[in-house]
Amino acid sequence: MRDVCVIGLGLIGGSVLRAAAAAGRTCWGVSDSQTDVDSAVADGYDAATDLAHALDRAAEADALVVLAVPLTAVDEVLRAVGEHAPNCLLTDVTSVKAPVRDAVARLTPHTRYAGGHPMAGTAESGWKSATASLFDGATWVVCAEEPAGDDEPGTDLIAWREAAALAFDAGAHVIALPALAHDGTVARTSHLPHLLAAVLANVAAGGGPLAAALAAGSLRDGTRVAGSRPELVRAMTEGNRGALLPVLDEALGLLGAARGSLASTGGLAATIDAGHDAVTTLTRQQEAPRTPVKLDLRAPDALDGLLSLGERGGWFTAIDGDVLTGEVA
Ligand SMILES: O=C(O)C(=O)C[C@]1(C(=O)O)C=C[C@@H](O)C=C1
Repeated sequence: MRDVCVIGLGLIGGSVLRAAAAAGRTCWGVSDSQTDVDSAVADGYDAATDLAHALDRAAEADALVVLAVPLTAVDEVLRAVGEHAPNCLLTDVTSVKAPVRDAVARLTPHTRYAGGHPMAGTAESGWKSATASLFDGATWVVCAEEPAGDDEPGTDLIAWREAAALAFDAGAHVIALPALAHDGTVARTSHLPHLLAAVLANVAAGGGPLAAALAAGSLRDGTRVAGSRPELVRAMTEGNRGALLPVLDEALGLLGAARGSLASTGGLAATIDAGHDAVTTLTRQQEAPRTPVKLDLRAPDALDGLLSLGERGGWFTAIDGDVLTGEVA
């Protein structure tokens, strides 16, 4: 089992460190937050604030380095990776993938990198809210890219395998996607919901103490993530601007149509019926029976196999040596 060095000990990084340790790996964490480091050490984990030392140790142990810092801190940390562990195996857990992929190519071109994104979280933050079970049953994207040109290799499959193995250790299943496909999809499923939650919370709070007294399940479910740390939500939504803008236009178009129809005919059937059908379809897709698949990462067409399965929403649940097992609907 490969050693793991986790940079950033907040909710996600802390949960990765806990899960890796629970799986029996040697792992250490580093954070610029003395509070998170003190809490991790008090809980019995190997953690410190010295990034250079943590990376030197990673280089020596040929460890997997996991970047779990906010998007806004990625460049600075990558510069340190380039200095102290320039050839390391690298993954990350940030919620936007194309900018991180490009920053890695620019700042640490010799690392063996496969970007990652576990689709799990809570509105809490910091080491204190991290748990080893946060990713249990979650989907964890591990990015894979076709070669960009004749001298531009595609994703390093050793890095992909190591990032996937970490996700499996955390109880997640892994889907392989190109960074842009990931960013376009999470704009719909994560970043728009965060923005709408903020809008909804604002509108509800406009109703004052009476709104607070009457608010029940629907408002609670719709606004839960509005309580997340604002700088993290800003980093992921603003960091995915290119993909979020057209999705926001789509949402505004639907809201505009609903408003127009309510004002002119008094009816909301088109919007509400379509929403009901859409949620039924999403649930049916999530619950569709799946058939088992196997993929050998040593096969010459392994990258194509990963990508064609990912495109269809198929995922992997385990790895044995280089052989992945998974399922697809
Ligand atoms: O459940 C939550 O609290 C989350 O916000 C988790 C959530 C999301 O579903 O949008 C948010 C950001 C992560 O990058 C992945 C998942």
